[in-house]
Order: sequence, then structure tokens, then C-alpha cells
Amino acid sequence: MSLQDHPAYPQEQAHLQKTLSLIARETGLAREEERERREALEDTRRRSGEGAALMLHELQYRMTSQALHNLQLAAKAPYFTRVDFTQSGETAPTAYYIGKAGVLDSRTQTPWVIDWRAPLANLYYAGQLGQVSYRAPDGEIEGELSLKRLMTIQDGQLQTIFDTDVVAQDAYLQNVLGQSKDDRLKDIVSTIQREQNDIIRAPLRGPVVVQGAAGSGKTTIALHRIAYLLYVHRGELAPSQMLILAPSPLFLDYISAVLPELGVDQVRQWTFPQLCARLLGKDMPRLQTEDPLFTLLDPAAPQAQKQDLALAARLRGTLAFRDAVARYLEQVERSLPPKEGFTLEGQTVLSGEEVLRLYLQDLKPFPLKRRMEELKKPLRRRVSEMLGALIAAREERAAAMALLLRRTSPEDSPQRRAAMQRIYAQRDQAVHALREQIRVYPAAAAAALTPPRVMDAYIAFLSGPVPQGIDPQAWAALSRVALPALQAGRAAEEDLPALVLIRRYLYGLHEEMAIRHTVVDEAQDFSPFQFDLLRTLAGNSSFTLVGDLAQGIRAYRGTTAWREDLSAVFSDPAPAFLGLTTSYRSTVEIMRLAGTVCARRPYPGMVAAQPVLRHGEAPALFFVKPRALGGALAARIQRLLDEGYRTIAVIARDENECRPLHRALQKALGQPVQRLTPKDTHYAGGVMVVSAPLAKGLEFDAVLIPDVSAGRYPGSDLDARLLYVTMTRPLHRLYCYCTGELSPLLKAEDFEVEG
Ligand SMILES: Nc1ncnc2c1ncn2[C@@H]1O[C@H](COP(=O)(O)OP(=O)(O)OP(=O)(O)O)[C@@H](O)[C@H]1O
Repeated sequence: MSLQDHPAYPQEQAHLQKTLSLIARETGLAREEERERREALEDTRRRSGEGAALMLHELQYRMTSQALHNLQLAAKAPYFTRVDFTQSGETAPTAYYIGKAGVLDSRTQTPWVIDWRAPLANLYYAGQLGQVSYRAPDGEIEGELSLKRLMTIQDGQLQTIFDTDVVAQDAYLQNVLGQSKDDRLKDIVSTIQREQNDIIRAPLRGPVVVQGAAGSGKTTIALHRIAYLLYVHRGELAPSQMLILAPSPLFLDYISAVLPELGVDQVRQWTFPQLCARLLGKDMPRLQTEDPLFTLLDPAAPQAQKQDLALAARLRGTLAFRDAVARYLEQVERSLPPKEGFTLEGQTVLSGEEVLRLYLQDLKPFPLKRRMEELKKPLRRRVSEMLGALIAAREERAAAMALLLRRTSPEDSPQRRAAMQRIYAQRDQAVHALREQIRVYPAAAAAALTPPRVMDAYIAFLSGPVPQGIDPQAWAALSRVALPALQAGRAAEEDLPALVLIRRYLYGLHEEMAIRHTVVDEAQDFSPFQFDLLRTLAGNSSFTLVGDLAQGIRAYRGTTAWREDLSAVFSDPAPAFLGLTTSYRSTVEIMRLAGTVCARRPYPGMVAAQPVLRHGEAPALFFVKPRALGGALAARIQRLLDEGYRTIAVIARDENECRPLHRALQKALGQPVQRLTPKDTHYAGGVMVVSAPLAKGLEFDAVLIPDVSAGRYPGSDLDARLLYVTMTRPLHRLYCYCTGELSPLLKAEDFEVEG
């Protein structure tokens, strides 16, 4: 049915016009208010500079400019749905329009458009037509939902009207999913599904852990949850108190449009090393460029080296390792204060007992460097108390010498006067030297308490004996893997949690941050030690952790079982473990093949992903000669471009495979092709060559896997995880090429074989 043929078209068109005029009027008012707030803020800045008044004006200004921004967004697409709801006890339905941002009619103080995060919007997300209820601040509201009308509005123009029941809603979702992909992840407010809605609206307190299939919307949901939490706890939570951790700068760029689309700015978004760089300041080491994963992926790397790498990586992520580092730090702490205390000229300034009490008890909450600074205070006080007596002693000594001189040379003479002058000059010098000694004494004495440098402490720890509770074999592997690199000034990402812990204990963190909620994407790559560190830094357990064990290509260092690994870190409150099994990204045909690969190397407790019903071309397999690979890929890419697909990725197994492939492809295609590397910070879509570890989290219209031979994917767990990640990246098309014998993870009958 065309838009104009919909019986409600005139009514909805009129409502839209009314809404747009209202938004225009509210925008004018908001602009005026923003100007006033800005002037007030500038005025406060000029006059007082800082303090509570400034903070208040900053907050007010931020809120008004946010409101203005939301109205500007609303002017393009004020709402996406209308629901008609008759509350129990009422006779006629009320129509509610729901949009990405709420719009208030300021003259009547009534909501004109309901924000998608408001309780009432649950009617749309959770409710079928018929008897429904939603939870409002003052209790459960029941009633009848008689209409759910989806509307697409672009640049203020009504494009489609769609009255939905369950079937129609599925059709609408499929239509959205079937569209071609550009270079950014998008918001999904109009199609959030019930199981996703439950996660978005989970309470702020306590960790929420989501095991979600590839393409089930984990990243998207986590971002919507941030927007939801900021809305529900507005006035209490600021965007800058939210932290998102994601696997790479490229990925952060890829997701960067979602929050601003939802009207949210200024959320901290970093990779784990970027976070650590802020915490460690100048103690942030240079990171090894060689990712251990690449060695683990390299079929030519010696088995013993791989085993060492995996053992060393896993050990550094355990809570036992954290405990060993903590015990070592306590040992450093105990070794620093001098047992004999501090003395000056044979007199006690602070006794050994006093030093221990101050250092190990009273000052315990502070990092060691701060304790050293604090200890200077009693030292300064004591020595200045001692100063008078010490000066008096020097004066007495001078007086005694003068007396002796007078007695021994009773006659005044030039010699005696000179000798007397020397005595008093020496006295003055001694007093002066004493004053100087007293001045520098506290710093000089406390210097004995200087903590070791962060990296030195870590190296000393790793060079020590096997700590209690640590597997000696893993400890030996760690010495072999990490020590030479650290001594050469290079650390691995796996060393960072320990370094942060050490810096915190010895010096305090370079940057303290108040984090009220932390989101970790690709959480399966994080180790228990990393989670524990994040919890300790935030000082709370408000976390959203989303990940997929089937994509655990860093299982050698990360999480392998959500419940076991996370229950040891978060206990009060215990984590809520939730699941997302429906996959929205890829077609049924692609997900079926990816699922087959995954099942050939299942992980414990594996749950198969369920694709949303969207069909497409079956994935294809081509056997080609290595020499012909570049040409075959280029021809396929050209066809895909001609078909109108915009993001096409050739996903290789690792960086080593990417290099020659990229050259061959450019040559065959006769035009430049992007090569994404771990250093890239900008994601631009288009045609690209990328490694599977880097492509994790991203999605493309079409994916070409350059070589699914047994040589590339011999069939280990890691191979299966990697191939699964690769196969679950495309929305529409998947093409596999094989230059030799097929990987045992695949069988020819999984495909409709061509060529
Ligand atoms: N409810 C939904 N409505 C429309 N699109 C959706 C919905 N949920 C997810 N999607 C789409 O599915 C795709 C996958 O989402 P996303 O990248 O967030 O999934 P993921 O679980 O993080 O994936 P992966 O783990 O494979 O990286 C995106 O294109 C997203 O827009």
C-alpha cells in the first residue's frame, strides 16, 4: 500500500505538521535559553573563576544545549511510532507518539513526544496488541494496546506508515536488516526486540553479563543501555562518568555515531591500553608491536614458544597473579621503613616503632610515595623542636671555649681577639650549618622511603621466586616470555593490569576518574584480573559486560566460562547472566554455515545462534590456484560493487596473510584498496583487506575469505573461533576461496560448490 493510500495518512500528516511547528517553536525558545545560559556561564567565569556557582552554570548550560541538540534531532524525525493505549478505567484510547528524544510542549507542560527510554515506551517494545501493562514510577499500569503504528520520517517528511501486528513487525525488521551497510553502526530504537529491551533496561546496580551470539546486537544494546541509564538517572549520572572499553581504536570509530544519534556525548570510550595510559601517565610502557595472538596463529612458530606464550598470557590474567603482585607490594612496603627509625646527631627523631606505626598503620590508605611525603611532616616537627637544644649546645660549646681562652690568655691582645672572633665565627657557621641540615633533614631522611620505579618493581617481582599459589611451569614460561621484553623496555597488553596495580600502590594513579558505570564490549577477551582491576578502580560493580565465547579468539588469556570467571570477581551483588541468541546481522544461509564451523569445535555450554528469518544467496566455495587468487577476488569484488554493495571486506587470518594479498588484489583490481591495520583509528567502509582479529566486531555487506585451506586453518579451537568470527561478519554475501586442501573445519558439502 502506498503511503497516501493508508487510511490514516491525512491524520498522521496533520499530526506531523503540528509536531514540526511545535518543535520549531520549542527550538526558538531553547536557543534563547541556551544563549542566556551561555552568557551567565561566561559571566561567572569572568567574575569568580571557579566554585559551586560555576559548576551549576556549567551544568545548566550543558543541559540546555543538550535539549537544543535533541530538538534539532527531533526536527528531522520526531518519532517512529504511535501506540494507542486505553488505561484500565478509561473508555477511550490515548495516542502516544514515541521518538528518540522526548519533546515537551512548554506552554502546557505536557509531553508531546515520549522519549523511547520512558517507562511508557515499554508498551511498544514489550507489548503485543491486547491486554498489556508497563511499570511506571508509581506502580504497574494496565490497559489495552489497540494500535502500534510504525512511521518512517526523514528530514521532516513522512515516508512510510505501517500498522503492525507481530507478523508485520517482523517484516518491518527484515526490511531494516536487508538494507546495505555503510561505514557506521546505527541506532536501532525503532526495532529493539523484547530480549534486547530487557538488557537495556536492567537496573544500574550490579553487573549485567550478556553472552550473545554473533550479530545479536550486543554492541548496539550496550550503547543503547548507556543512553537509557543516563536518561533514567539524569541529574545523578553524567556521561563523563560512563566508560566504554572496546577492542581497538578502529572499532571505537566504527561505533562512534550511535551515542550522538541517541543524543549522548562525552562518554569516555577507550581501548584497555588507552585507559591504562591515562592511569599510568609517564609509567605507561611502550607496548610490543607483535601481538602474541599472531605468533599463536602462525603455523610455522615453534610449538614450545606458543605454549609459553599461552601459559604466560593466561597466568597474567588470573586472580592468583593479582594476589601475588599484591603480596609482593606488601613486601616492598614492609622493606622500606628503617627499623632503627630516624636519628640526628645520635638523638632519636622518630623511633623505629613510631615509623612503623605511622607508615604501616596511620598512613596505610595512601600510596607509598604519599606516605613518604606525609612522613616528612612529623620529621620536620621533631627536628625543629630539637633545633633550639642543638643550637644551645653549639652556643654552650663556643662559650666554654671562649671562657677557656680568657682563662688561658688573661691579657687582651690582638691574638686573643682574633682567636675569640674565630670561636664565635665557628659557632655562627655551625649554627648556620645546623639550620641548613635541619631544613633538608626531613626530605633527606624520608628519601630512604622512596618507592622503586613501577617497571623496576614489576621486573623485580617477576625475577623473584615462584609466588605461592602460582604454577611453577607457568611462572617459568612467564620469565622466558616477559622478562627479556620488559628489560628491553617493552611490555605486552597482558602486563598492564599488574603495572596499574603497582603504580596505584606505590605512587597513586596518574589520573583518578570517577566511573559510575563501565561497559566492556568483546568482554570474552578480558581476563578476571582485568575485570577485577576495573571494579577496584571504579569502586562499584555497575557493569555491562557483553561478549561471545564462540568468538573467543583470545581465550588463551581471556574469559572461558562466564559464571566461574566472573563470580570470582563480582560477588555483591552477584552478576545477572543474560543471553541473546537471535542473530540479526547475517542471512540464514550464512549463519547456518558459521554455526556448522562452530559446532565442529564446540566450547563448553555452547548455545547455537538463531538467525532472524532473512534469506539470501548461499555462501559459495571456490577452489583456485594460489596464483589466480588475486584475480578471482578482484572479479568478485567488482561484481559486488556493480550490484550496489558498499562495504566489502577480504578477511585474512592474520596480518602476515594480509600483506601479499593486499598487493595482489590492488594489482588485479587496478585501483587502490584499503588495508586496515591495528594502528588505524579511522574506519571508512568501502573495499578493504583486514585480518580476522581486527575485523571482530565490525560488519560488512559482503565478505571474501581468501583461503580456507587446511594450511591456513588446520582445525584447532583457535582456528574455529577465528573462522567463526570471519564468517559472521557479512550481512548479505559470503565467499570462501581455497588454494589447497579444504580445512577440516569445513566440508565441501557445506556449500554449493562452484568452480
Ligand atoms: N533489534 C534490532 N533491530 C535492527 N537491527 C539490529 C537489531 N539488533 C541488532 N541489529 C543489527 O545487527 C547487527 C549486529 O549488531 P551488533 O554489531 O551490535 O552485534 P554484536 O552482537 O555486537 O555482534 P558481534 O559479536 O558479531 O560483533 C547491526 O547491524 C545491528 O544494527
